[in-house]
Amino acid sequence: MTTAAPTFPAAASRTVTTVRSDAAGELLDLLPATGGLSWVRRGEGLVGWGEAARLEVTGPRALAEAAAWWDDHTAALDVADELGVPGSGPVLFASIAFDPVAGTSVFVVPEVVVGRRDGVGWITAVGTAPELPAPLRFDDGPVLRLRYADGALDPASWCAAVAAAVARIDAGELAKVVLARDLLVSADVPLDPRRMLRRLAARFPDCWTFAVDGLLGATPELLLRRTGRRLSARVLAGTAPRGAGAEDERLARALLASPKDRAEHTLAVDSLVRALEPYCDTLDAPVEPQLLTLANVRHLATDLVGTQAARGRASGAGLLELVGAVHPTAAVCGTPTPDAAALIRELEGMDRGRYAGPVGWLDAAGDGEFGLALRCAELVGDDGARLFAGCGIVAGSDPAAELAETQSKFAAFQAALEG
Ligand SMILES: C=C(O[C@@H]1C=C(C(=O)O)C=C[C@H]1O)C(=O)O
Repeated sequence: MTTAAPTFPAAASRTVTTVRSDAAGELLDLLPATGGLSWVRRGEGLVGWGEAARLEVTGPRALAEAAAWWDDHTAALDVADELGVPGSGPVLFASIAFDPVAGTSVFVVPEVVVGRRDGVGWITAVGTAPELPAPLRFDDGPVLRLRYADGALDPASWCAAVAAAVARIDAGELAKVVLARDLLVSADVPLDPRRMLRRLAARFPDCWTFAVDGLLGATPELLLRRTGRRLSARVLAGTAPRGAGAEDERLARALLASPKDRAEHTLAVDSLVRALEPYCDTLDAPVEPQLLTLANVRHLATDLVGTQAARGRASGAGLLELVGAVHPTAAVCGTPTPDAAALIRELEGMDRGRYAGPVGWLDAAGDGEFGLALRCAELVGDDGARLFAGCGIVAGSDPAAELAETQSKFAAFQAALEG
């Protein structure tokens, strides 16, 4: 079921041109004040603006409809692409609902995309490539007065939900469930998304700084990247706080050695492997997780690499089909998936919307990158936002520690708001 009529470009705007263009400075500084799109890490990636086409879709065939729409859209284009690298030529930005059957997923084809990959820059535009805009001169901006309010559940009620989940796990109903909560914020002046994105990128260089249709964040988790037949992913699960001095090192060692966190992590890796394996000729995951150290928290991380099947039905699967097959992993839902999804609906008391859903981009050749929309906020009006944070709950999870983990995770976006 399509919730909003898709818009297609007029005949006059069916030409798409990519030319090499080495923009100086940060890609994020090129974004307009509102409506900017981004997928940027360590100064490389894509930013976009304007809307050449848009699709909002919901229902059991949401991702299949979006894939067919993108195929139709790109088939009708007249493309002149002098680079021919992943992300050059026509690009689709996507932010998919956590539950694509019930929630609305948004797909946007920008009018202009500026990209950078391995030090090479380009600009893609509908019609002929325009001049690059003058970069924003980034400053700290005004000091905001922010008011925070509980979202769906206050902290005590959320802890009670975590305790209820642990009881259900102890009763043998399921092995893991990811419970999230939301935090509402309003400012005394309009928020500038560019400033927030710039701060996220500066503080979280190992994360992908994303913006699609008012959902902004910096995610450390890569759900799936496709480059030709090569597939890769970074699975996270198992989190520890950062500490001061020697305490930080102690916390890091304790995370690597924690049976609870290792078990939680293994469930997340296994869920991705099980879902992706049928599409692959090879799929390799290291036995031992690594530590991923961010400014606010530390995670257990596993990087997977695979090769998409060269023959058979799986060889023809596009990136959106693959994303639909692997989402939701146990990093954001739980194990077994249907039981965890039902428990989330029962206990969380909120609509996740696009939080914890796949977010990223796709090009006309089928290459692209999708992260999970974590450490993020959904803008509400021009001066408000709804922040999200969640934690994997397994046997032995302590509600107070999980609440503290959500606070550490909220802190990522709060720092971007507060400057
Ligand atoms: C659900 C979130 O994060 C996920 C849960 C994690 C955990 O419980 O250890 C770690 C990384 C993410 O896979 C979130 O940040 O909101």
